[in-house]
Amino acid sequence: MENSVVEDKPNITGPAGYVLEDVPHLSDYIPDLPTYTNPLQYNPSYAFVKQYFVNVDDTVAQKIVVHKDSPRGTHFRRAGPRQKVYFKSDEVLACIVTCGGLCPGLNTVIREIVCGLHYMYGVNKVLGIEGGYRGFYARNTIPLTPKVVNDIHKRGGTIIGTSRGGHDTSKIVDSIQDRGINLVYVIGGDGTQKGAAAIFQEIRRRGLKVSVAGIPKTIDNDIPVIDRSFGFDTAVEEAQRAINAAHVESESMENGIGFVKLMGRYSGFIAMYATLASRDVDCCLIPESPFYLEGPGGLFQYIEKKLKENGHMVIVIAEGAGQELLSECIRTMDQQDASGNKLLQDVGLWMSHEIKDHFAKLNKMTINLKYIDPTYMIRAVPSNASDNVYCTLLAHSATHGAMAGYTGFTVGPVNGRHAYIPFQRVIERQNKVVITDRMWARLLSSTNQPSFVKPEDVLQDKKKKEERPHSKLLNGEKC
Ligand SMILES: Nc1ncnc2c1ncn2[C@@H]1O[C@H](COP(=O)(O)OP(=O)(O)O)[C@@H](O)[C@H]1O
Ligand SMILES: O=P(O)(O)OC[C@H]1O[C@](O)(COP(=O)(O)O)[C@@H](O)[C@@H]1O
Ligand SMILES: [Mg+2]
Repeated sequence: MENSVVEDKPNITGPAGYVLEDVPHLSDYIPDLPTYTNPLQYNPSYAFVKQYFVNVDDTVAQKIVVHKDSPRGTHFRRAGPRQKVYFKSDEVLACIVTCGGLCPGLNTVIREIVCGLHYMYGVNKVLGIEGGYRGFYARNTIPLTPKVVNDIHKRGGTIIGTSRGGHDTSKIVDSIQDRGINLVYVIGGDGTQKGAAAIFQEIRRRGLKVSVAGIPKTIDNDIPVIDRSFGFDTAVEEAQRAINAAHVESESMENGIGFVKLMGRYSGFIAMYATLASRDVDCCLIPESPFYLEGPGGLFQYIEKKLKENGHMVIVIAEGAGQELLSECIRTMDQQDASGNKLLQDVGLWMSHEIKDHFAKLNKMTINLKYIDPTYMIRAVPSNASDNVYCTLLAHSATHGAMAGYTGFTVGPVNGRHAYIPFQRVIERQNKVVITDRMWARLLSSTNQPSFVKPEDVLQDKKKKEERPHSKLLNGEKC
């Protein structure tokens, strides 16, 4: 499966360095499409909202910290309802598919797409594609109505099922074409959005009047551009329970260590935010910040110091952290899951043994380590109140965009305003914790953990800094 990072629509430029990274529209490749008045105009709930419809020229700035002479920079099309729509309500057959790992809020997004289409646009035909991408060609569909989805936001998981792998672009588009589907909602992470981009390109190649809208899902918060992904807030909140348990356990024993593993394959956002929120954590280990165990400045030395000072400590580790240390010790084959993601070794279990072995060998300190792995418990819960509202906005923004004829886009908040973002912008890289940013510095100052930077690295970094011109603004990217 190749990454498609080909631009789907050329950028639009304006004065003072204004750039609009626009999303494709059905009218780009199908001429003379009829338009219709947006039925929201006659909807009693929405009819009286002042300026309810979004001006087609509204855009959202990616960079909001600027100097007086900065270029205006990158913008995305603002999400929201348009005056004109490109589908008649009774002509729409929508489908929803969820792919990749579970994430709190999946059911809320499904519910709000179904209800949004029904109550705002009078669309009554929505199909759930069962079991992820392969469900398009290998499974039956599930009819979704407001009644069917009414209570699903109170449940974890996804009522239509999910899977990894199984993305076969032409079989999927054949199925879309054969069934007469014209709105496709794809809910999933970076892999899913790559798949959605491929589906969009094939649909456009075949000249079909089908809108493809992506809703970014990732508990790891590793999708770039958007402020945060849904379910992340819930995950951080849920992680507090595990950290509390680790704290209680460690406090109650002499030289107690509470060791908690959290999700985060390539990025440590859950671990970082859970640590910052809890204030009970003495050390947070993430994939972006390499660390070492032995010797001065290493983890073992820090543990010993903490236990001597406080008699107990709590360590949080993201599952992707320290994988290189682990593979130095255990000969592992490079394994992948069905989607091509790297299969990780259980770093939490391995580290627990390493810590125990180290102190057993030292023979001068008996430790009591409790390892807690709450990863799937965190992922399987229903979304919290704030994520529920967020999921509603995502679902509605995607629905407005697709009804207005936009396609090949992902929806999400950029600096607090919902926007339509081209697929290639969210799939070209992964969002990671930047350890030279202030947020990681806040974490280091809250835990007092070592930075695990070796003196030779500091020297090298200093040299690089001297070569770099200072006081330059970053390109508006979130961290
Ligand atoms: N490069 C790709 N091109 C097309 N489809 C992909 C690609 N990467 C992943 N997919 C598909 O997207 C789905 C979800 O991907 P996965 O990586 O498991 O989860 P996530 O979307 O949450 O990152 C899978 O069905 C997988 O086959
Ligand atoms: O056991 P599974 O389903 O492969 O899930 C494990 C992975 O799923 C994740 O939650 C991320 O999943 P996605 O890439 O699907 O968002 C990772 O944190 C974790 O490594
Ligand atoms: Mg992923």
